[in-house]
Amino acid sequence: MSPRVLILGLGHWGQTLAYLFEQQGCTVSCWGRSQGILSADLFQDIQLLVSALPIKAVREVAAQVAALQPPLGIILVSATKGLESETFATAADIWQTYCPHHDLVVLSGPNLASEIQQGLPAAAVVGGNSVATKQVQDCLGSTTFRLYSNADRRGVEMGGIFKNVIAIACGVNDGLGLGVNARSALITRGLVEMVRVGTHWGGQVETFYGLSGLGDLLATCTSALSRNYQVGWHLAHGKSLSQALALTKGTAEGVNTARVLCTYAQQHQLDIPITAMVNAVLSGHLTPQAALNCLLERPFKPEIIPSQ
Ligand SMILES: NC(=O)C1=CN([C@@H]2O[C@H](COP(=O)(O)OP(=O)(O)OC[C@H]3O[C@@H](n4cnc5c(N)ncnc54)[C@H](O)[C@@H]3O)[C@@H](O)[C@H]2O)C=CC1
Ligand SMILES: O=C(CO)COP(=O)(O)O
Repeated sequence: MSPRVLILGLGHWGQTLAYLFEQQGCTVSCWGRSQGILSADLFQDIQLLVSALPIKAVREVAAQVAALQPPLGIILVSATKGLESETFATAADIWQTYCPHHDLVVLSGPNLASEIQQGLPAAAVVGGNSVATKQVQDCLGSTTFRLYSNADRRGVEMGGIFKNVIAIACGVNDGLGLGVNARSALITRGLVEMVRVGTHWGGQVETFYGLSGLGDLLATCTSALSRNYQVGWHLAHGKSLSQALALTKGTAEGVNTARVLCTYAQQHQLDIPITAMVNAVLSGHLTPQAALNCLLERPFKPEIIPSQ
């Protein structure tokens, strides 16, 4: 019998994942909020419960799921790349709280939905225990969607969360016409910030040099398909944040993530200058040009690349 999958969240990514699972012969059902509250019959005979929700919706939906007591054999797959505002929780943290006895896997990587919907090849990584990640690889992996596994679930998730902020910075860079050299510096130094915060958060250094960290940075920091990049681009063209968001179709998680990361970094005395400047521009405290000047006027320092 073909594996049965339930997808929560019918946005761009949820629909794309539905397409990928169907391509692999899975029987897919989907739930979006327009269908009202969840019901227990949706969980019948499913092997994978895939959450492709924006972070702001995860807690509400996870609470609904938990109340319906889905069978314990179901593997939860979280594809959200965001941080909850007040709690600093990742989507996996939230699912873990509500469904502590289910296997939980995080899916992340350079996966611009529009390219995948065109059938173009991509790779991603599933973070979690080896039995659960193998099952997801078997159901979802293919010759066009190559899936790696990684036991460092926290690192896999943090890479996908952090890169959104740097994608905004690169959108600003390109919108100001600052060139490829400057963008390359932002990606490289943004990766250092990602490692600094991500390891503090419990991820392993080497994970950030993989698909969910460096891989997704390269995709979203260099492509106008990225909503986060688009937000930065519009800000560089003089738009306010609300105008930039109105011009961007879909969720740009980096806007909220930048603010949450700055609060976290301040509390833990972590230096994340690019993220801080992105946040200053998003909150209207600095113009893109002023933020650029702040970054360039910082004192010279050794290039320290975290390796362990
Ligand atoms: N689009 C992409 O290429 C990728 C997106 N992601 C991540 O997947 C997540 C979702 O992104 P997209 O699907 O692109 O966003 P989207 O903006 O296209 O869709 C979001 C969906 O969530 C629904 N939603 C909002 N609030 C809700 C609530 N309270 N309850 C239920 N549903 C609610 C909306 O109706 C909408 O269908 C984000 O965390 C994003 O970072 C991850 C990989 C690739
Ligand atoms: O995460 C993504 C690709 O891997 C999608 O990026 P955006 O949310 O910036 O569109």
